[in-house]
Amino acid sequence: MSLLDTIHSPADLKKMDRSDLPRLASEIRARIIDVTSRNGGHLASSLGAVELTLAIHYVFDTPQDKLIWDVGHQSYAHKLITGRSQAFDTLRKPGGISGFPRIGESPFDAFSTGHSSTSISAGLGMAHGKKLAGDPHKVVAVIGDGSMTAGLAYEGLNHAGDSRGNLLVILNDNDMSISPNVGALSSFLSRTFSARYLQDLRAEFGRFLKSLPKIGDDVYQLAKRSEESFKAFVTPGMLFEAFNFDYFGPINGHRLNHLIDILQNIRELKEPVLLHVSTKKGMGYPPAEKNPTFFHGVPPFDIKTGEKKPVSPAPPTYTEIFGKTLCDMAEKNNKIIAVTAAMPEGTGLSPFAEKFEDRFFDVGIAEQHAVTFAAGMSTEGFRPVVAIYSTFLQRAYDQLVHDVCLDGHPVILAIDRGGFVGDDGPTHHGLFDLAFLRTLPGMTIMAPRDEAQLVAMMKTAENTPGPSAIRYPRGTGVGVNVDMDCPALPMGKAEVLRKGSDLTLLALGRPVHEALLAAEILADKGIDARVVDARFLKPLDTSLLREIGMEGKPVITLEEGILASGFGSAVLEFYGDEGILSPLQRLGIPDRFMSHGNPDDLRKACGLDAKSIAETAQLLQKKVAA
Ligand SMILES: Cc1ncc(C[n+]2csc(CCOP(=O)(O)OP(=O)(O)O)c2C)c(N)n1
Ligand SMILES: CC(=O)[C@@H](O)[C@H](O)COP(=O)(O)O
Ligand SMILES: [Mg+2]
Repeated sequence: MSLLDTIHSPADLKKMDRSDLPRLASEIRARIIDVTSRNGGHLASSLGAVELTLAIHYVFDTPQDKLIWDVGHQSYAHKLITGRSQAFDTLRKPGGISGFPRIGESPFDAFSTGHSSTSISAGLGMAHGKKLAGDPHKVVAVIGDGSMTAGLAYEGLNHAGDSRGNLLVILNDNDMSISPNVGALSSFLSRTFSARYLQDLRAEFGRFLKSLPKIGDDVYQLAKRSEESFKAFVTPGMLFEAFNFDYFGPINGHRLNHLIDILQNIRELKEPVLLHVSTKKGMGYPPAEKNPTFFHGVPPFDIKTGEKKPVSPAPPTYTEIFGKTLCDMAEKNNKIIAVTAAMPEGTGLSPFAEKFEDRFFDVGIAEQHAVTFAAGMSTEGFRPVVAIYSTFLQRAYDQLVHDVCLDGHPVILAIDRGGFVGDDGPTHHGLFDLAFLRTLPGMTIMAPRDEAQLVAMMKTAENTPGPSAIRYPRGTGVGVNVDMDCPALPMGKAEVLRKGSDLTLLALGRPVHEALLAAEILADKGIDARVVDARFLKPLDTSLLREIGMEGKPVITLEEGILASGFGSAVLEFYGDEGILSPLQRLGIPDRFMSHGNPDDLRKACGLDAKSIAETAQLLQKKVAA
């Protein structure tokens, strides 16, 4: 029997002899590698946090002591030792356990995560809640160096230091975000100090102090007396101590005994403490150590070679077409710049970064800054393109309202992962963007039905004088020919793709294809459906909508986004304002969060597949006729 099989909860772990923990760590690594090789998942971060996970659970009394995993993509070992070993095979599978901590999944998941940099704020809230309730238990927040680039993390530190929360923040520093970490702070954290370097620096600093007139010598004596304060002055401790945290580290995050000893000591401190731990992303699996970016969020792979499992040939992804088109546009227009918030690979900007180094900005996990930075750039005559996942754009709503739209700055939002993303689930589905963008005055919003139209929309955005957004799905296009020389679209004009006299299917973005298929099904049943690709959510093609509405025939709107305030709502509002009484039904995402799962299944569950659309159309027609 393996050691892992004997662990049903952290209580079993605590009974183990420390000398057995390294063997358990290897078993956990093997299990994580095995399951992610079949299911895909966040492998490299989870491998890097195995010892840290064991040490925390060995020392603290979870779930009474609360443990929060920032982002949560490193929590696989935590899942394995908190009662989910049996279920681990179902990781990220439909109906299986989530790839992130979920409060509803286990009492050991103290806070649901997925988006970065929330752990310090949430942990501080818990710490103060416990204090008010007289609960002496501890709160531990584990946050990565990449996640420390977001402003939210500093808002939490600032408040924690000031309010003296009983919070332990563990900075899991592997010197990587998904790509190499960026920013001044990152180089500060990863600065290593050799004894020789420290000595030289100390001597130089001493000479400087002594050279100060009058007080210099006294200050020098004072500084010399305290070795620790000198170290704190030049090491990362300086930063965290300025936030009023007690700083420990950096320590090796793979040396279990050492980790446990340190955690046992600092467990007793009842104030804000930051423990800086150095780990290696992908630790224990050579291919992941060598290429942590590929193994950050990896598709199924061959364990022996570390190669992606072969997939049948498929059209290029929207992301690839976006990246290629942007390079093409930037070649001709030197005002185009590209901005990403720590997602150069995911958003397809890597080729741009290589070709146009000066015009590429990776700002780290800082979506709010990315948007306002782009607004600033646009005031200097540039055309910034912020390439961002739909779900992470949610972070930057006020920046869109206040910094971009209020003055109509021509910032282009290239919104990737619009719609269902699949295995990452509710934290990552891009279902709210259409609804929240539509309310912004002056914003042009487009959604392509295929990859060729994405190119045309990018050209349209380039010609648009104000802010614009193009929202496209995760994954492969539909396989149409892409013409890089295609013209821009006429502003706010929809396209009738199929004529029909009985009813209209009015779709935006990806669902256009399902609408066309549904029209075929309806034709077999003797119903003649018109199919319209709206292309623009804003401005709407009001003249075409009016024409269709005046016919008085059923209209069905289709969108892969939340129904509240989305595309269908926009059409409904327009008809309401115009006094048009056509029977209208909206199809999209209902008023609830959607779990992880196969995107096609999720679409079916929302009635967005061709068969369901055809059924809805038939029912609506019957209702109208009755
Ligand atoms: C707000 C937000 N932006 C972007 C991401 C995408 N993302 C997930 S993990 C990650 C890197 C995090 O780096 P770090 O915290 O150092 O953890 P590591 O992957 O190194 O373990 C990024 C950019 C996210 N989850 N949330
Ligand atoms: C944890 C996280 O936020 C990212 O790693 C995300 O899972 C990437 O998603 P894609 O696989 O769609 O790039
Ligand atoms: Mg990191």
